Amino acid sequence: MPDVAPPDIELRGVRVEYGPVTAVDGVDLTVPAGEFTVLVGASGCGKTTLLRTVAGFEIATAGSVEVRRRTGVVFQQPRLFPWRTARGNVAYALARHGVPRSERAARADALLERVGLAGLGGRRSWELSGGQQQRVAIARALAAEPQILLMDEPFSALDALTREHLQDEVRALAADTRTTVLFVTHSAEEAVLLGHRVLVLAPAPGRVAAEVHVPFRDRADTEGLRTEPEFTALRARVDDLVRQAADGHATA
Ligand SMILES: Nc1ncnc2c1ncn2[C@@H]1O[C@H](COP(=O)(O)OP(=O)(O)OP(=O)(O)O)[C@@H](O)[C@H]1O
Repeated sequence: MPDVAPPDIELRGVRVEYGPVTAVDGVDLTVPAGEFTVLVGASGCGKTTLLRTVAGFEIATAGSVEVRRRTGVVFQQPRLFPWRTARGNVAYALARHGVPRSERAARADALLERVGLAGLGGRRSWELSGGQQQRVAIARALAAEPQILLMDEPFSALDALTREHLQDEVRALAADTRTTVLFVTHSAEEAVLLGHRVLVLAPAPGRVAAEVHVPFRDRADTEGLRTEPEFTALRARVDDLVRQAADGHATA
């Protein structure tokens, strides 16, 4: 038997409650190393709760949660320290990761360059666009050299064009660095563009209703992909599944 590495993320029978509200229940989720998994679903179906549980911010009241490698988190809002520069925000994360002071500025600049912000390290958040701020937030998450990146609707507050650029860049970044990604969105298009696998959640309580594999995910060229028939058909299918799950018709 060949050695098979255990999955990076393994949830079994997970339930999370907020007081009387059961946010998610009976969730099994396995994410192997290097896979890009997307959680999609209507509002309130427990996407954020699941991501926060994987991040360790929520505790499951039933079931088991195993996260086997280091995680970094990117939220919907960049949440930068406004009094620090872009470089300072990333340097702060490097400091928390134990990087010596003398190395932080250069390492921060290298990370900012990696997210397309070369030369902008001296700017404060009000001098950056929303997309640029979110790039800083990604660079900050990368500072801890995560093997698993948890992303909660990171592009939903951005305009369409900026969102497309960042989607393409995160797709490439994850592939280049072989980072495992668990990504939350309510956009079927974003799910099909980014994920190797898309899990559709149903609400009340949140649970996995359907799983969709994305056959063209490892294609290097994403140019024109969004308008190709294979892509638009799968996007429409995921859209249907999200609607059915929200109406209580889909089953795993
Ligand atoms: N702190 C909280 N206290 C009480 N109930 C909560 C809390 N956070 C979430 N919930 C409830 O848990 C359920 C799942 O919420 P969650 O935010 O995980 O859903 P979501 O799919 O991420 O929604 P959205 O797409 O709107 O962000 C919802 O019914 C929500 O009202």
